[in-house]
Formats: sequence, C-alpha cells, structure tokens
Amino acid sequence: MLYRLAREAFFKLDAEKAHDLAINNFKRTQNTPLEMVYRQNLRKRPVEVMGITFDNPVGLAAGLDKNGECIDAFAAMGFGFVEVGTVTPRAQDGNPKPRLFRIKEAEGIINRMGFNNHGVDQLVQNVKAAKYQGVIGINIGKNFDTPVEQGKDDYLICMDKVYDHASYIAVNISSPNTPGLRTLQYGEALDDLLKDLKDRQLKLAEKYNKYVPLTVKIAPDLSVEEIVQISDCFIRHQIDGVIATNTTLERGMVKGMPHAGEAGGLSGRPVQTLSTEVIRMLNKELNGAMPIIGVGGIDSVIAAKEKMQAGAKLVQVYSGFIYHGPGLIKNIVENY
Ligand SMILES: Cc1cc2nc3c(=O)[nH]c(=O)nc-3n(C[C@H](O)[C@H](O)[C@H](O)COP(=O)(O)O)c2cc1C
Repeated sequence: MLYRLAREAFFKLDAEKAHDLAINNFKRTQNTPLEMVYRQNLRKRPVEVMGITFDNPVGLAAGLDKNGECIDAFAAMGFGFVEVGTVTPRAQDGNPKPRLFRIKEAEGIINRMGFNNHGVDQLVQNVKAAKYQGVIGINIGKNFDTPVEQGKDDYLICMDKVYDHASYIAVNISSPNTPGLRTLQYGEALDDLLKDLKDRQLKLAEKYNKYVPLTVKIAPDLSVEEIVQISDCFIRHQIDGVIATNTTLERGMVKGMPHAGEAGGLSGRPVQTLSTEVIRMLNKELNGAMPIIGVGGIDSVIAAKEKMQAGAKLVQVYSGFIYHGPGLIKNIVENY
C-alpha cells in the first residue's frame, strides 16, 4: 500500500530523476530510525552456493546501486545478497540524458545508461563503509574509452581493487550500452579474457588467503550455438558461476508502446521468458558444473520459481523492484 503511493509520486517524475531521488533517500535514511519505512525483517532461508552462505536466494541485481551507496538500505529490505556496480576503473558520466525510460504498459524499462559510475576506488570506500555483514557481489566493467582489445586490462584493474572486499565478483561482458563490450562473449576474445581473469583470481586468492568466486554475466540475445560455446568455455576455465541474463536488444514484446523505439537494453516483464529460456539451455549445457544466478523479469513468486525450475540456484531482481517495491522481495522469500 505504502509502496503503491510512493510509486505513484515517483512515476510522475522523469525516470532517472526518480531513481536519483530514491537513491538519495536510501542513502540518507539507512542505518537511522527512518529505515523502518522500508525495513523488512524476513526469516532466514539460507542457501549455500559457490561455497558462500546466502541468507536467502533473492538478490538485488547490478545497476541499481552502481556505486554501492545504499547497501545497508537494500539489506534492510530483506535481500539475501546485494550486487553493486557495474563499476569501471575510472569514474565516467555515461551516455547523454535522457537514457532511462519506463514502458509502463509492459512493466518494462529501457536503459542506455552506459556505466555511469564514480569509479572503482569510490565504490571500494563505500563497500568498506557499509555495516551489512552479508553477501556483496561486485560487478566490474570497462571504461567506454578503453578500446575493447584492451578491455581485459580494465577488468584486471577492477579485480585487483575489489577482490578483498567482494563476496563474489561479477564480470559484466553483456551490457548493450558500451560499444563492443558484448563481443567479449564470443570465441577467442572470451577464451583469452577468462584465462587471464582466472589466473589473476588464483594469484589474488593466494595473496589474500581467501577464494572469492568469479562469475560472468551474459546477455539474453544468444543463439543456441553461442550458449553451447560459452558454456564450454566457462567449464574449461572453471568459472564459479554464471549470471543470466542482462537486458535484451529485442523489442518484439513491446512493439508499438511508448518509448519502445528507444535505443538500449530492455528489462522487466518483456525479458522474462527469453531469460528463462537462456537459463534452461545453460543448465542443460553446464550440467551442474557451476551454479546459475537467474535474473530477468522476475516480478512474482511464480516468476522466481520458473527461474529456479529452469536451473537457477539464486535469483536477482531489478525492474520488478521498481514496479512492485520491497514487498516483492518479502513475497518471494516467504513463498518460493
Ligand atoms: C537502469 C538499469 C541499469 C542497469 N545497469 C546494469 C549494470 O550496470 N550492470 C549490469 O550488469 N546490469 C545492469 N542492468 C541489468 C540488470 O542487472 C538485470 O540484469 C536486467 O535488468 C534484467 O533484470 P530485471 O528484468 O529484473 O530488471 C541494469 C538494468 C537497468 C534497468
């Protein structure tokens, strides 16, 4: 009820203004008595994945808290884990505005933010300042002006800096809003990237005397052959987990609706089935070799269950949270 009223007010604002306002409010109120407005003390439903114990299997997807400024607020809402980022080595503004659009009729969102973030050093400061003792994933990317051939260096820079502060690391090679980024999902480029990231992970594990799992986030816009190849590559390089999926370039589900023609990645209900199908295919190919974190259009208990039945061990939510608020988390955690 409370969220429905808040949503009405927020949805009158431009989408990015509403986002910034919400983030600022969470920043101001977290760890104060005012957090009772959104706090939900959910019973624990622990799951163990990648050697980590999660309080429950429902996480915040990357991109909502890009700089890790509101980790304690999201933890208070009852998320079982919080993924922050995508963060890049250097701070960058992202694409020109407007770059965030609601497709209300379909409960979808189109974004072409372009990794706007304050840089990895600031993110690490924020993660260190958080009081939350649970699972924090740190999602890393490359700066837009780093040539894609040198993209690997950006991931390695970020990895070095976040390793000691992350419960797991998510390598984002699937955003459609950084030109060339998705080419890292294929063939030799993927092989080469994963080889070096895996080598660095093992070196860092020795240095810090702890093993931080390495996951890779993939797009929903992949053919069956591409999923077969990607799975094979992930298994060969002993990647610890795969996050499926990011936003889609498909527009079939929102054709004719306002803003449907905007460039960027589409998320929310319109990507739900596509992402579940990718998870199902991945699950078949990976055959238990590593866990899948399912994300894409989860807006109900049933949608979360579908992802799990398709093979996901954990799920994440972004757009569903915008449309349904913290109550969605409670509902899924209590009823999945
Ligand atoms: C505005 C916006 C920004 C996003 N930014 C990122 C990002 O920085 N890194 C990332 O890996 N995914 C990002 N995503 C993708 C989400 O994490 C998620 O994979 C996708 O939206 C599908 O889930 P959903 O349907 O629950 O939103 C973003 C999504 C949205 C809507």
